[in-house]
Amino acid sequence: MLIAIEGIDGSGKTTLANSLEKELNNRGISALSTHEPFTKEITEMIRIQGWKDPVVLTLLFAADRAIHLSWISTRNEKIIILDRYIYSTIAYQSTMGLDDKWIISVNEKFPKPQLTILLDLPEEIALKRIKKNDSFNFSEKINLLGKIRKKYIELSNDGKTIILDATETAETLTKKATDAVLDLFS
Ligand SMILES: Nc1ncnc2c1ncn2[C@@H]1O[C@H](COP(=O)(O)OP(=O)(O)O)[C@@H](O)[C@H]1O
Ligand SMILES: Cc1cn([C@H]2C[C@H](O)[C@@H](COP(=O)(O)OP(=O)(O)O)O2)c(=O)[nH]c1=O
Repeated sequence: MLIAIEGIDGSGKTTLANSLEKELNNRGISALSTHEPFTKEITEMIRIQGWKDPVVLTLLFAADRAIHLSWISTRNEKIIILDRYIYSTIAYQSTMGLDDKWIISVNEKFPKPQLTILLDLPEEIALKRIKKNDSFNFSEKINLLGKIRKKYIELSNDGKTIILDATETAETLTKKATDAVLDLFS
């Protein structure tokens, strides 16, 4: 089962992915959290390319995702928690001027998550949380966070996404996310 956690930089995805993994394992449900970009090599290529060409970024993130998914296919956990997935590519690269439809077509061979958890956060709060040494902290990207946030909310109307208020405490978010996952099993 794939569960994707999405949101702008600093929205608390990695924190929630780790706490949700721990909570599920404590309840006897084997879970593993993993992050995109996944491969060191493609992460490095993205860093070298910079935040300029959305076609290059879309294809690099898709290639990284294909490798990530083949690695996931070797795992035995019941639940894989994806810290970023396809909606990251649509939200980030469409706000760089690319057509959603093309980005969706590039990713169409990849499995859809059974649940997406969107951590919604005002960009002004995200900017305070983002660590200065964050990877890919390109100014071109930081200026887009407000548009990216709006795009994520648009994408969430898919019947399989829950939006959580990312200004709530990490404990509250973990509880809400855990409840949503357990609902999938009931
Ligand atoms: N619910 C929360 N409330 C306040 N701060 C948070 C919360 N979740 C995470 N943080 C803090 O915000 C920063 C970004 O968290 P992180 O999980 O790395 O976000 P992301 O993976 O979305 O970039 C970190 O300093 C983290 O400690
Ligand atoms: C997976 C993915 C990430 N990104 C962006 C989002 C982040 O700004 C950056 C990933 O760097 P990272 O440091 O992992 O950011 P975060 O901690 O917020 O996940 O790459 C895309 O633009 N497209 C994608 O498909």
